Amino acid sequence: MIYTVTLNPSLDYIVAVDDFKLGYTNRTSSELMLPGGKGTNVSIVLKNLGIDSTALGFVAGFTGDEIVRELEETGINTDFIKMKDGISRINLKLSSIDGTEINGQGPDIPKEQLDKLMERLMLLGEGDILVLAGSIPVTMPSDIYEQIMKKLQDKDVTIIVDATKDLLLNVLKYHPFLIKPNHHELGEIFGVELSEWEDVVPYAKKLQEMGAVNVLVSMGGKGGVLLSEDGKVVATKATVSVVKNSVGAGDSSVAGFIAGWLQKKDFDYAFSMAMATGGASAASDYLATKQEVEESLKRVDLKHIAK
Ligand SMILES: Nc1ncnc2c1ncn2[C@@H]1O[C@H](COP(=O)(O)OP(=O)(O)OP(=O)(O)O)[C@@H](O)[C@H]1O
Ligand SMILES: O=P(O)(O)OC[C@@]1(O)O[C@H](CO)[C@@H](O)[C@@H]1O
Repeated sequence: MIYTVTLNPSLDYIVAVDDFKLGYTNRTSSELMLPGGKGTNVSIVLKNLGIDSTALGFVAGFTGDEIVRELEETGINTDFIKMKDGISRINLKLSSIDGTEINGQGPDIPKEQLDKLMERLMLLGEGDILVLAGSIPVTMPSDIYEQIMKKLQDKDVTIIVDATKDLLLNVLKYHPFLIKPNHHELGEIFGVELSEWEDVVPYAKKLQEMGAVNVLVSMGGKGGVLLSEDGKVVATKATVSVVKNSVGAGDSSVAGFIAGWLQKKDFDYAFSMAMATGGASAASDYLATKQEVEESLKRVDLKHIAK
């Protein structure tokens, strides 16, 4: 079974504002309210690709209820821990200024609720896939992903981590099967600016040397690069040129990689699916459908490059 963990899920309020002006009352020309959070997006895209998963994490308040309701309506199994206090966050995305967003902090997670999640995760075992994705509520211990991986290290669970900075670096010693920083996040870790495939490779290699089994660096409009455990490096340009809403494109890449890997156990194919799915989501109003992914897959053009 596949499990996604979103410690800090959200409702994403995605609005277009023509001619946005700071300091003025701006009005939207379109708006969407959708369940969000990196792990939940992975679950949604997996479902679109015909793959079941269970979404785990914490929710609170009316926003939390709505997140769960929408996920279940999509046919996703949910097993969130509902907290008595606080509300799940609402993240504001300005789709008309790509990449501009305001993400909330999220509710407090009391220790006993965290213990409940840990107990739930301890039931995972051989053959299960666990996706740990996204930021964590501010009051939660900053080594939480590390704690989870440490506890699961002898259970033969395939773990994928999509996180930034220390949250990511601290798990590498537990050998996550896949990590997916984007090129900005990779550059931030090493204090450099990365913009081309060739720039990315040496730094992705460092993360592999620190313990990551496979490193997928997504690069927005420039596609992405995969360093796989068999020592190969493969890259592709983006599969789409017109972007409608890139929120969740990275999560879609993670879902596409899992789908491709489960289907063929082949890194080139898993990477192709990752890039096709990310591109298809970026080019659509919401997250990619199976048909959009199949179309996008035709435009993947793999290049094997030297390490
Ligand atoms: N502007 C774009 N043009 C074309 N393809 C894109 C664009 N943005 C994203 N993609 C596709 O989606 C993939 C993942 O996007 P990106 O690198 O932006 O991930 P991310 O930063 O983790 O995104 P997010 O946090 O919004 O989920 C890219 O590798 C690319 O295939
Ligand atoms: O604040 P985090 O956890 O880093 O990111 C949360 C988020 O921006 O990520 C998803 C897109 O990847 C959105 O659905 C959601 O709002």
